[in-house]
Amino acid sequence: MTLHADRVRWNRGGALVVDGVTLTPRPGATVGLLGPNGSGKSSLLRLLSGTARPDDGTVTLDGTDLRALSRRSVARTVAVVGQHTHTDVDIRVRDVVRLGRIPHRGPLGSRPATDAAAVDAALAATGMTDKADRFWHSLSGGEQQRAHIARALAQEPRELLMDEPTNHLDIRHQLELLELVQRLPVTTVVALHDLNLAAAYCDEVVVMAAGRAVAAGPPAQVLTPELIGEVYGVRATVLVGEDGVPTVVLRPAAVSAPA
Ligand SMILES: Nc1ncnc2c1ncn2[C@@H]1O[C@H](COP(=O)(O)OP(=O)(O)OP(=O)(O)O)[C@@H](O)[C@H]1O
Repeated sequence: MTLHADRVRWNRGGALVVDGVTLTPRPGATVGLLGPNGSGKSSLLRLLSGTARPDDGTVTLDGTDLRALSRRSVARTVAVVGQHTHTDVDIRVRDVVRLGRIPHRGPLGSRPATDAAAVDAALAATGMTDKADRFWHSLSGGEQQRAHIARALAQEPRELLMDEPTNHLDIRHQLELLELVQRLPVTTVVALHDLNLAAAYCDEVVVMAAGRAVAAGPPAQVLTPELIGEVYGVRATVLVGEDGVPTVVLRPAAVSAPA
């Protein structure tokens, strides 16, 4: 069992921003959420994390409606890496990562050795060990992004929800992050703009347009020039390598309005 969205709808500010989406990630799979700006990716992630409630449809975790679960019990299983990572608080990186341990505190408090081991492992996995004692505000945008990912890993989640986690990262760290996510024994739903990263690292992709999931399946089946033209209004050529991984080559000179 895993997180499951069943025909969820969400009205925001009078507009239907998620319109009847069903999502059933396979346990352990990496699912890429694709789609143009404003297509509903972040909104769907908020419904999946339980930070927003659908107006219609349900989100369940192991068969139980998220509405029936406390924030804390959801957070023991589901970790979220959001899009905006700004904070003015004077806090050290290790303390940010340690926040990931809060949902695991029992009635008798924390378990220092277990918590420290989880924090150290998360810092190491994200290449942040040498920056653990730095102040948050002294980090670059990409380093802050990696620290947020470390915080989510310290949570030792079974489900990981990530909203454009690569947007501040240099190309090496983009690849390393998605390789890490792919290796982890977690189910991941990750919003991405880069179709080639999605093609290389996602087991499945779901393409959103105007709040709806308009296509879903393995990247090689979904990422066709026709789909890219319809959804993004961009002409593209798709080359499929010997490993079956598609590479999308965009043709920016021939842009047309999306359907
Ligand atoms: N607080 C809000 N009130 C009203 N509408 C909102 C609010 N937040 C987002 N929206 C609208 O919801 C729609 C979906 O936004 P969402 O952030 O889910 O899209 P997205 O696919 O994640 O976009 P992006 O790629 O730009 O991050 C957009 O039309 C957006 O303007």
